[in-house]
Amino acid sequence: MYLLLGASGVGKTLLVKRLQKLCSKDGSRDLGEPPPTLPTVGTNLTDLLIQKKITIRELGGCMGPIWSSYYGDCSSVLFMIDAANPTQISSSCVQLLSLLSAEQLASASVLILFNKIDLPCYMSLVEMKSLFRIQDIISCANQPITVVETSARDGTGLPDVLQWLRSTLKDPS
Ligand SMILES: Nc1nc2c(ncn2[C@@H]2O[C@H](COP(=O)(O)OP(=O)(O)OP(=O)(O)O)[C@@H](O)[C@H]2O)c(=O)[nH]1
Ligand SMILES: [Mg+2]
Repeated sequence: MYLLLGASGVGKTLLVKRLQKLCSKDGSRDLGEPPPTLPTVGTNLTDLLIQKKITIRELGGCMGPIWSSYYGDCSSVLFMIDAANPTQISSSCVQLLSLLSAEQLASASVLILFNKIDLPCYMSLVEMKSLFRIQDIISCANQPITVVETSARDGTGLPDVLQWLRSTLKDPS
């Protein structure tokens, strides 16, 4: 089971809808207009066929306080950040550090997604990442961490996400 976490509105539901489309049989590269999403209240399960069937469980941002109750059956974590919203940096950082230090996720593979890179932001991605201290986080964490930049809206970076999902299948952690 893969867990998809991140603050409300960062784009988790849109990401899984996009990945589902890319993995479907008619998986055309042309994603088209983004389908509408509603805030996820509770959890949202999506199956994807990537060599074999995998299940991604999105936990709504509003479920933050009880995310940890889902850590038990999770082998890999996707943590999404809104790269166009600097006001969420500190809260997202706390959430990320808390999940990285969770005993149950000690051997999980982790993918950090900086999403919404299609949007203009007065802060550059480099500045965002340095405020996040992403390099320090990666070097201090026990888990293997991969960072990708995505736009669930226009599809940038989504092949990298699929590639990471595939790589986790080879590594039986
Ligand atoms: N411009 C832009 N908008 C995006 C992107 N990804 C998501 N959005 C928009 O952001 C809004 C929130 O997206 P959701 O996917 O519902 O967010 P979520 O993370 O699932 O939120 P919760 O379920 O409340 O935790 C929607 O209007 C999306 O269309 C992106 O990469 N770029
Ligand atoms: Mg959602």
